[in-house]
Amino acid sequence: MKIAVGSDEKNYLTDALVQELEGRGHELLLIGPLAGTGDAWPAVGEAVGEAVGSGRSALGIVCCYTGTGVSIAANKVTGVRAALCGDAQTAAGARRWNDANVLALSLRTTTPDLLREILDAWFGTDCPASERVYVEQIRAIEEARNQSVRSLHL
Ligand SMILES: O=C[C@H](O)[C@H](O)[C@H](O)COP(=O)(O)O
Repeated sequence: MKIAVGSDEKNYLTDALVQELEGRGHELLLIGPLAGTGDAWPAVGEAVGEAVGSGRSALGIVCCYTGTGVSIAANKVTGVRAALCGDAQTAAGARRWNDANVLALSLRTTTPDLLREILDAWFGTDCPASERVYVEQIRAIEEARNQSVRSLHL
């Protein structure tokens, strides 16, 4: 699977993340300091969101110290449902109930073991048809709000 991965900092956890994802056979699009650029969390979150929202990547993973900034930035992009996950159960829930397409991680609290548990849950869980109605409601809210912004600019 093609996955966009960005962080505002490259450290042991992002190294473990890249290694883990490559080991699982994913093709990575690295963004920000992981690709050698000095972007801060707003630009990193937006760029990963853009890769997912445009369909260039099937999923995204964003990291920053808290995980909050990159998730907020990614969620500004149409079509993105970014979820900050600090444990496996939350990651499974974000996939199952929210069809989350961007996983946000905290570099402060995520240990390498926890990272593997979160990734197992994230990749091992899909959104069943029965839950898609809610994702559709999110899509409708997003579309209506984009529409009203567009009409303001006409
Ligand atoms: O939400 C923001 C993130 O947690 C950042 O990683 C945090 O603000 C640290 O940013 P800086 O590297 O600018 O100190």
